Amino acid sequence: MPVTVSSVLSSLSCLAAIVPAVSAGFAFPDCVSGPLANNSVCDDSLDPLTRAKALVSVLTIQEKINNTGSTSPGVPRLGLPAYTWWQEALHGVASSPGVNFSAKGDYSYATSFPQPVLMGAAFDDELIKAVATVISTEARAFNNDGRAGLDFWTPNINPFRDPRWGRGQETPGEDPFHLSSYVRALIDGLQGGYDPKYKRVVATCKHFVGYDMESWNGNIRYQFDAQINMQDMVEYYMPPFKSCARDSNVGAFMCSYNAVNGVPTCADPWLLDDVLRKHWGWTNEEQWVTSDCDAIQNVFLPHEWASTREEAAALSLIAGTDINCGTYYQNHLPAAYSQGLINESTVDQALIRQYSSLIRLGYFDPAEKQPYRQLNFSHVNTPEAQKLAYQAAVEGIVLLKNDGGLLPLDLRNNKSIALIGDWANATTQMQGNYFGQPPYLRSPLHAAQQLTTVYYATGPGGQGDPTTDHWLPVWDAAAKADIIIYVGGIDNSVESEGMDRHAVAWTGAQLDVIGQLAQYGKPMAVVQMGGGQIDSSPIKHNANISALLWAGYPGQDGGTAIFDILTGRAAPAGRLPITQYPADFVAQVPMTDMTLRPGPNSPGRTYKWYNGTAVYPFGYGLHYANFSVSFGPGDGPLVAAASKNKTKNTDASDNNNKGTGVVHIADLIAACNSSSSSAVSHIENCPALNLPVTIRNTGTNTSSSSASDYVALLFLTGTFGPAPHPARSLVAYTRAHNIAPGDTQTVRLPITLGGLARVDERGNTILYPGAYSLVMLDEEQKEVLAKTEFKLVGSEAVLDRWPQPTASRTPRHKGTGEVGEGYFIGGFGSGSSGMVKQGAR
Ligand SMILES: O=[N+]([O-])c1ccc(O[C@@H]2O[C@@H](CO)[C@H](O)[C@H]2O)cc1
Repeated sequence: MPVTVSSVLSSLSCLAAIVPAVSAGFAFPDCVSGPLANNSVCDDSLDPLTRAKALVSVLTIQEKINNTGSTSPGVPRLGLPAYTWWQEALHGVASSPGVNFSAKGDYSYATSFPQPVLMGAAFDDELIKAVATVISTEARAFNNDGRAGLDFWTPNINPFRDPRWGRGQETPGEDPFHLSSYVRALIDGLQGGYDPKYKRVVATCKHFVGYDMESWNGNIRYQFDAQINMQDMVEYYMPPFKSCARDSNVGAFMCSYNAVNGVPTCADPWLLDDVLRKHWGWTNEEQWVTSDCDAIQNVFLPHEWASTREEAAALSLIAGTDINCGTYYQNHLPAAYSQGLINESTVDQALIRQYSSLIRLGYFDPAEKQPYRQLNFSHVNTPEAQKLAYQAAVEGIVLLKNDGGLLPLDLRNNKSIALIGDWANATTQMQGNYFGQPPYLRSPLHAAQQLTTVYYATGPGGQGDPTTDHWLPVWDAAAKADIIIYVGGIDNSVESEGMDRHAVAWTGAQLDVIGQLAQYGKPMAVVQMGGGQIDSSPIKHNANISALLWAGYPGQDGGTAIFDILTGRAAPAGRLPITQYPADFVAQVPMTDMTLRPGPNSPGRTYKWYNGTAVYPFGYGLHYANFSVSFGPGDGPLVAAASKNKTKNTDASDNNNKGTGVVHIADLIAACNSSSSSAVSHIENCPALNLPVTIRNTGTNTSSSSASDYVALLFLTGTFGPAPHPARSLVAYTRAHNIAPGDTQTVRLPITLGGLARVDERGNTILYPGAYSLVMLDEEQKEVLAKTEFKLVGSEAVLDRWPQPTASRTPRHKGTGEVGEGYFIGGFGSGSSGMVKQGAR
């Protein structure tokens, strides 16, 4: 039956009634005896696309538009159940509109892992895959009990560009190679492989792209127009998303609140179609894009990209935003349709993508045919999951200072501890944000009390409490104890969603307390908490404070992990995944400046480009043991290509930099082409060199003789491509486990062709002739421990030609003067879409 304008308009009036509030439960369609039983969507011998098309073909336009929001009512007349698309699982199944924890008993908790920034510090992709596998297992158990959907809006994979960012804690760190590798492992665990018959869950890479500022100096995320040049875009902002789309086959993307170079990302066909779908080959119709929550509304206001609400909805849908988090599509697409701004096939495409993804999750299939329908609460927070949450915290914690070998602490003879600070008895704080209900939260105080006598006192109180009344117990505790441990720093009261920082220093009150504690002259350690770094120079340079740890947001067993490291039950081996800048960094560059390279108004950003002296650099992390490192002879296309030359070949075993190989770029590319397996989806991913690295635990001067992990970070330096050159770039990493004193372990580091390339000003990825060095630095990132060099000669080669944005980026509609709509004012709440209503004019 043809759809008439009046039928569409009449649907408008009933939308409010059709779209329910937050869905309180998930049901599966009845494919046995329900109205859809004879529709091909229920035929599991067909492919997902054919099945989804069959379902969509029997929906009316009203029914289609009703189901374009994050809370979709389904189609009651067809027995198609309601479905909530918005589930969160940043570091465990998390409280969010589609997730329903019970008050007690079964499903009242899920495993709560550390925040990603601490898991990033582990530099252990196998750990990340294991964590993600637990999360997807628990998510499935929740789904089987009707307590969650099957898609999760995680990971947050925007690089942590500026230390002030309130949500940097949600990311694995600042380095694009690290994030790209981490996210591959994560998606593998969440989805259950690259292209499984049944996905475990659908993951969602967010926020595409250029989103890394909440609210700073009057700039807010809903309105911000990030100015990003093509070089930084491709080199820095895009790689994690490329890894999601091209290399990991992620099921979903989320476009962001901000605009990029004038265009709101959710309405940008260049980003969502030219780059994401066409350039990265994310063409599978089982994959969809959702908007960030109410981001379509923001396309109208405050971005003023569209002249009407209908136009904002239409432009976004046409650009490729298939789901709208919120109700904006459901409210405004009917009028957009009746005004001829969209046609039905565009709505069909969005729905086909949604339903084929649910089909790939087994939503329409019989339970007995599926691997995940049998999971239940006995698979949630298992002893193995608990161990993994603990291990993830231990692996991430970074030892920043250990003068005189104070750590590991010697608690023999019943030495007592004064445990002081706002984090000393932290519980919920240890989870950061986007958390669920944990099974338990073991605080530092709890952990310390298992070990010895503890005198506990809270710290100066909050982040800026002017009173000092509650400082008295601090001195009392310090006077009584043998050892002083201060646990503080920052938390989500100063860094969070919607809140960036203005300072990256410790609060004055905390520094005053720490300084006075140091004057007791007792053995003293500080534990710095929080996701963003704070300038710890006053602690680093205080001779009376022997030790400093960074412990991020360590999750459900954080206190145990911290004290096991402090006392040597576990060995520290995490590395900083972000630069710890000096406090004056924030005066040197506005947060809104998106450039990476240094310039007249910026000292540069990240370890690659920052031209000042970091307090602690990216990659920094001490151990209790000492290690030596050496490279073995590498193999792979680079070595094969080098052997074509008469000159001395690449000799990766030479740590002292005597061996120099010369490689013709054309030979290298030919060798890559002939060696690449079908698993390599793009020449950038060709493993150009496999470098064996032998790591030896040479023992320890401390009382601890236990084994230790060691993170191998391989950096590329050299002069190739146009100046300026980055200080160094991470091109490979791995974590070796449990190396006993005197033992060695050899790991193999793959360096891809793309890892050797640089990006030009137009965003093209190019292999340049020049001098290349691969180096591993010591744990302070100062001295070179091992190095191998080679030269590339011949003509430069383009590995990836970047699609240039088109003229369509010129503003469509600016200057209505209408501003003020669309400001996020609360947390998850009870609005019609499951969100708190945003500030209305
Ligand atoms: O209205 N709310 O309740 C609300 C809550 C969270 C929120 O943040 C956005 O929602 C998350 C969806 O995954 C994105 O990561 C984040 O940018 C936006 C709005």
